[in-house]
Amino acid sequence: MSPNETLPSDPGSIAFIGGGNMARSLIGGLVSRGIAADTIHVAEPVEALRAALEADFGVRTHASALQAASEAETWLLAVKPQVMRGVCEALATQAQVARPLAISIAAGITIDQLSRWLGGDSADATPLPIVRAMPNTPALLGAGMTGLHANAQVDAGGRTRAEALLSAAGKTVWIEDEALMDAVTAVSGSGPAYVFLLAEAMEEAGKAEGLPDAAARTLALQTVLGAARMLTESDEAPSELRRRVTSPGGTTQAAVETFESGGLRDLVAQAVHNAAERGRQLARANDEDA
Ligand SMILES: NC(=O)C1=CN([C@@H]2O[C@H](COP(=O)(O)OP(=O)(O)OC[C@H]3O[C@@H](n4cnc5c(N)ncnc54)[C@H](OP(=O)(O)O)[C@@H]3O)[C@@H](O)[C@H]2O)C=CC1
Ligand SMILES: O=C(O)[C@@H]1CCC=N1
Repeated sequence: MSPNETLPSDPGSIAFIGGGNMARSLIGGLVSRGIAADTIHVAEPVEALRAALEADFGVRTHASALQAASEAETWLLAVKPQVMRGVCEALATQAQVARPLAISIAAGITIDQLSRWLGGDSADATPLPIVRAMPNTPALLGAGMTGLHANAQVDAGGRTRAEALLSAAGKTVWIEDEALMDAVTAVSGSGPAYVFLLAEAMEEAGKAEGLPDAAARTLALQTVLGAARMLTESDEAPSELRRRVTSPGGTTQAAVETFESGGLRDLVAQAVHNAAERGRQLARANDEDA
């Protein structure tokens, strides 16, 4: 969806549990698409973050997760993986009574873990409908990318609700094999940071060639913007767009050969693999029962 477009269906009342960076990006996307701010509740322990969310978006904020959760039919769990277990266990009784649609955006944490933690002490608690989602920070501009995976308890209405909520952030794709959510995290969840790193490196290299600081930054950033627009707005493959910049025997060829002989592709593959592996580690490290 492009910014300012309204959503195809109303996601209903939402409680964000955690009001940090990613929650802020998603809330910005929802509010800019006309979702009523008073249907969005946010639980966040940091008072300054609560005040900023209220001032910027008009959403309702709470210091208590339980209080926010009791106000909404969808819970969006947006805390760090390292604290997810404690947060879920504190909400378990309410979860079994209210039976919300629970959506987690935490890297690594699996649906099985969320289901056990939200199931409370009862080993035979009926599994909740749970969606695992992996958005990214361009959500703030409506230019995000989210991978979604649902458990069998999520019905068609739940899938529509989750998709409506996350499509406020940009594009969505359903991933049927949950094990692939760590790969989604490694490519698109963390991916904006890889592009920012390339932009930083281009800026620094420009300065090393003698460009003034401001010019080096503008040249690097506008080049990333222009290239990203060509990638998404033309029908050509990335390799063809690259070929059109690369005059035989010219300057681009000199640079691209340097990247290729330096092993850029292998380095990117290794970085993405390590990010996915870190997601799997986060799941294991935060679950002594796994
Ligand atoms: N940032 C990103 O680009 C992306 C992040 N994610 C996932 O989103 C989740 C959040 O990440 P991010 O927004 O970057 O992290 P942040 O630390 O910015 O946000 C998490 C917020 O949750 C708060 N919090 C801690 N405990 C509770 C609680 N019991 N109840 C309510 N709020 C609580 C934290 O407060 P305090 O600081 O005091 O602990 C913090 O403000 C992570 O699981 C991450 O894997 C997914 C995709 C992209
Ligand atoms: O770095 C992280 O762990 C989170 C998940 C994806 C992006 N940020």
